[in-house]
Amino acid sequence: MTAEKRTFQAEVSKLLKIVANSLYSEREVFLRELISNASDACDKLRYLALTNPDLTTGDGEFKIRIAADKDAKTLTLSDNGIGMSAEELNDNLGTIARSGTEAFVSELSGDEKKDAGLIGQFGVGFYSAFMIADKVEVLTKRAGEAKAHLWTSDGLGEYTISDAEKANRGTIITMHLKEDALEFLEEQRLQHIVKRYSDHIPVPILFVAKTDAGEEEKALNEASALWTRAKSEISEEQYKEFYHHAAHAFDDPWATLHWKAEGVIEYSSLLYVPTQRPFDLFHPERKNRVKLYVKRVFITDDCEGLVPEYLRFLRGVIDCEDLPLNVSRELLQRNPVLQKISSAVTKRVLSELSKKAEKEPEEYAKFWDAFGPVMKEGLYADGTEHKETLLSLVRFKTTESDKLVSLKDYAERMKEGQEAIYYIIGESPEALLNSPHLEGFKAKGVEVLLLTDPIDDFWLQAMFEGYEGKPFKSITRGSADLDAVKGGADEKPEDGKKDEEAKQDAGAEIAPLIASLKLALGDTVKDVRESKRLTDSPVCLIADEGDMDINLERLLRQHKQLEQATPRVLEINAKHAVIKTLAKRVKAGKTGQELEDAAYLLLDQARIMEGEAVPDPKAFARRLALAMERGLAV
Ligand SMILES: Nc1ncnc2c1ncn2[C@@H]1O[C@H](COP(=O)(O)OP(=O)(O)OP(=O)(O)O)[C@@H](O)[C@H]1O
Repeated sequence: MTAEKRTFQAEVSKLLKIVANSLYSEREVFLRELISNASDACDKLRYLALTNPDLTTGDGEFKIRIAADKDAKTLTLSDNGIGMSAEELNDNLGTIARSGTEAFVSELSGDEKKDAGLIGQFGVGFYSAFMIADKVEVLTKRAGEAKAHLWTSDGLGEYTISDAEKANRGTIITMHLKEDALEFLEEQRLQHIVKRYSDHIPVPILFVAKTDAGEEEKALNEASALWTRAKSEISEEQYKEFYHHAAHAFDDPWATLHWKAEGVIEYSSLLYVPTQRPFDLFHPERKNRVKLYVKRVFITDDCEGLVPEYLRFLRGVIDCEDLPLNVSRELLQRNPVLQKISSAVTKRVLSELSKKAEKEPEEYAKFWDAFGPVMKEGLYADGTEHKETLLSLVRFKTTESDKLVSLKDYAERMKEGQEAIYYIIGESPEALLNSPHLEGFKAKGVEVLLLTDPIDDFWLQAMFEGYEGKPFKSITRGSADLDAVKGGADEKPEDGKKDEEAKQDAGAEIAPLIASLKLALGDTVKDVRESKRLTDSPVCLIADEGDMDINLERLLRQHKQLEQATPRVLEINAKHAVIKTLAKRVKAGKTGQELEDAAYLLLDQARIMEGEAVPDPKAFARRLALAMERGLAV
């Protein structure tokens, strides 16, 4: 292969521009990034050598070396890890293959300061070398291959890859330092950075000093796996840095869970709950990213079933003692020990979350904002094993509280005679709070859960057994019987009549109107009924008892999963002035075109209140204009 010039993927070029210019104050993190990659490369080879020991023959001790050449103004970082083939070089150091990158780059605003903050959260890995270098060379030879390759770039849009000579496997990264970055040639400075960010790396990191007698290697880190050390020996800073390394993340952990299980199954676990929701959390290909180790050997960070999908935000390490080392990853995944570990880890994580929820509700609310929608997937998917705990962890916005509410809080506040846990699902809490469906509930002081995650429609349908015997009930579907609920501003019947009698009178008043509306609207609605949930609005639409709930239907239609809309039930408020007037007109026999226009206007009004489009805007405008003309006539 002669030297081949190539251009960076557009996203990389964009990132490089920001990297080169704006991460000034934090640029020492380039070393952490490169050491992290070198340590991953050693991990990968250690795993492959389990089944193919030839790959490490003659050089079984993994290490990372750092050398500084003050004359040449170069800093060199080398490892004897897995190395890269020419193809891998091209794929890895010219593009960003990580899922979520596109979403991330599309969020960049072009404002350098803001973007620098975002990059801080995202991490740019290898490319951070260009913060301190104006030219970077990567000389690499993949373990087991004969040829070596050299990647060179000045980070300005292009790179070249050519054949090269290298005696042993692994990767050497040479950085030609920018004039203002020469501080990174000082041993003290490098030592400080390694101690700060990379002390926990289980591979020895050595500083190579030139002496008269030749070279001398000095260890810069402790080189034992952090999760194997006692909790008391680990500082908060070290935990944090290990999170940054293991998760390739830049936020701080929201929670750190470190424990060792002994007994039937032995494993160590160092898991983190991030503070920030990763960009790709809802990416369909996003998998669990907890790293599986067996007896300190890294196996995979893509082990299906190691933690359930609804905990896929967890990062960190699980290291097992009781799994076989030299079987394929696929066989490992099916090992019953792994399933037991998964179940134990899930239980532990949920229990830690419960403790936090109890003791630090405000902190827990932040967690819930970031990861609540994912946790709800558990209610939908997790059989029955952890359902009860999961239900106790769910938090809600409601009509009665500014703070997030648990089901326990809700149940304690239920009104006398209230039989169900009421909820409404829609786009945003603000829109939901304006919904006419809530009127009767507000009047009675009955709390309603306001749900806005796409998953809500699904998990609630799987909640047949309800919460502590109380069923969940959508207030936009089926009848709303609030009569049994005590309290609130119930209207007192006039002239001393009993409740029941007064209702019968009102029913008799509007029965002819209901019949006329049904006739006028025909198949456009499933039914027209008197409402028990409206107090202020004249009308609203609901889904009939056995039909799909309104929000779910809207969602499915948006995603083209459903073509035909199911006709809804139009509920009318017998106490509203418009309805009363219409009822009088019908009684007086006035049921012509004007009534039909009024019927459609009411239906369209209900649709608008639902946030839906009016199917025939022209007809709507005409009817509205006519109604105004009549109403405004002098
Ligand atoms: N020293 C190395 N030895 C072998 N492969 C490496 C080395 N450094 C980088 N790579 C390869 O290049 C890829 C890209 O590295 P880069 O640091 O840009 O991203 P990353 O490590 O995948 O993710 P992050 O940006 O979160 O660090 C790595 O995934 C790895 O496959």
